[in-house]
Amino acid sequence: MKKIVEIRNLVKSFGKKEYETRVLKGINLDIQEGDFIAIMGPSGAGKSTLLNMLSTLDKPTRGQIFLDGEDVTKADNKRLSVIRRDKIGFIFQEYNLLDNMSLEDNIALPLSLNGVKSKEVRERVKNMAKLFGLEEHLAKHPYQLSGGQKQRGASARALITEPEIIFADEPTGALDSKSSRDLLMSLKAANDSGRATILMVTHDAYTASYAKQVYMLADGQIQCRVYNKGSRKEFYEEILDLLASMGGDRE
Ligand SMILES: Nc1ncnc2c1ncn2[C@@H]1O[C@H](COP(=O)(O)OP(=O)(O)OP(=O)(O)O)[C@@H](O)[C@H]1O
Repeated sequence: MKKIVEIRNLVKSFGKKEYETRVLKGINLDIQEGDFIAIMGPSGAGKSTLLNMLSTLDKPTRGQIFLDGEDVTKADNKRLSVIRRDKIGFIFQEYNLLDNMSLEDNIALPLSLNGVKSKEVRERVKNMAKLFGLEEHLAKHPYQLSGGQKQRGASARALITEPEIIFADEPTGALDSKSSRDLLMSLKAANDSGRATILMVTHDAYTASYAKQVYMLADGQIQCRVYNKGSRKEFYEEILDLLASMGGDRE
């Protein structure tokens, strides 16, 4: 299996001298092709901070992040924008679709910006729309779509360039339970079919149970890792028990 991301001794502090807070205290983590990892942990544990470093939106205080063998902590801004365009797909809690474009054009946007021919663009958008159950909605504008449809659209847009890795920040945070399930089943299908390696941050045990691996971040370190052994329901129970043992509430 190809190693896509390698994190070595990642440290992130905010503030200076006596005001310094060390949020990440030496994280080591590998992400292999085909992984579907959920990062969980208490509020303030540093999940968003870690995701910001990984997605190259912020620089670490110390340590290295290799993406496809390249140390992104050393890349200049020009190189970083190429890395973000070609290698990374983002899914945010808020969908970030453009309201003045149809869903089809929104999903197609990263390809159109990269100069892909329109026939190929249409074909690839059609395939993605199928994966995310959006075929009937392609002509609509985002304001005509439900939150769940918008998030599936944003996910289709993130996957359309076939990035090395997808980073998702609370992708179900704004969705009801049915829409969350639809989105997660589509992401799982994309992962199962080898079309997406995913790292997502979530508070929610149900959301995390669709991943293959769950890593618990607390006190600036990855405290433990659990793996789905086959049954999503059993994995969900295991995650809830783990959260309870770490001092959270078992809902
Ligand atoms: N730019 C910043 N300047 C100073 N402190 C920061 C900054 N960004 C984050 N922090 C601090 O770092 C810690 C971790 O924040 P982070 O947002 O990564 O946590 P989180 O695990 O994502 O939390 P939540 O689950 O509540 O979103 C917090 O104590 C936060 O106050």
